[in-house]
Amino acid sequence: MNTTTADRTESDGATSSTETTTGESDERTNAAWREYSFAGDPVLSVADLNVWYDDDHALKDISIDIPEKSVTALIGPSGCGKSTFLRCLNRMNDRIKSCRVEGSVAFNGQDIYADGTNLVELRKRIGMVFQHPNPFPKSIRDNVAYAPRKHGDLDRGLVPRLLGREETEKENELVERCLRDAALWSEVEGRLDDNALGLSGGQQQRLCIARCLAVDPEIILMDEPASALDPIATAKIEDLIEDLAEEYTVVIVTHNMQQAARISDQTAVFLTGGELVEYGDTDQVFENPRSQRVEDYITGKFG
Ligand SMILES: Nc1ncnc2c1ncn2[C@@H]1O[C@H](COP(=O)(O)OP(=O)(O)OP(=O)(O)O)[C@@H](O)[C@H]1O
Repeated sequence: MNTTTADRTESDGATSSTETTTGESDERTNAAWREYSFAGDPVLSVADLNVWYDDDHALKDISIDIPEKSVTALIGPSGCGKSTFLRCLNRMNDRIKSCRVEGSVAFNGQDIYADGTNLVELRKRIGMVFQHPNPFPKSIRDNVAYAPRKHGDLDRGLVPRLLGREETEKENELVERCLRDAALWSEVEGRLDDNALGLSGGQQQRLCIARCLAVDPEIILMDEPASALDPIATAKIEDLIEDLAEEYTVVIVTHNMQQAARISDQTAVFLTGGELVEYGDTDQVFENPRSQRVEDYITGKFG
């Protein structure tokens, strides 16, 4: 069993001055959740993370370890900082001018905020899938093969017709493997050269997952990947996420608490003000939350 980063955090500013929705002090909220430990290794260790957008303090003193090859759900009311936190995990926030990040995020022990971090390499290892599927307006095959061609993981070229036979076979294998792993192969195998924009929303989202898998990531960050999809497409994505967690670490933001309860192994609950209020095994968080505020949120008293 591991001791989480959170164990090593002494202060519990998230809870010391908390009040429930009824205004009583949150007696059940204490430092206990910080002793959460899990089997296996943490692949990400977040320590003392603070984020500002200009003067707006969006995340406050977040310390959390995320275990490998599992699904970690981030839940909480709108505006509590879930997406901000997710974007910190592969430095997507760097793209937002007003955003300032302090603290550390260690990926396999290396701080991704250290000087000299190669962001292209980082985002290959820690990929991202967004709320709205965003395939390129290219063929299904090109969507999957685009990044490996660009990064030179396939020996050559952005121009597929110039590939030699060996390279073409390698590319075909890669495309098929990624589409199979994204549970899309059987639906598209006969039309790999069709434009990806002709796929349904759910298929497009699974294509985006296949595209993410093509650069061989270790972690997949997902920001509400099913919120724009119908229930059948959502169920397919949920099944896929559970399968992916056998090989990859998945961190997912979701508004849908039932979804978090169904598919995640761990759940982190953020509440308004950018505090991480509870983190633990999903069953524990939903069935026996330590924090009164989290219980209020989960039972729909606010949020
Ligand atoms: N690009 C940005 N510029 C300025 N402020 C931002 C930016 N992105 C987020 N914020 C602010 O940071 C806080 C956290 O936002 P964030 O989107 O991370 O929350 P969230 O929990 O993911 O919300 P939602 O569930 O509604 O997507 C909010 O106050 C939001 O207004």
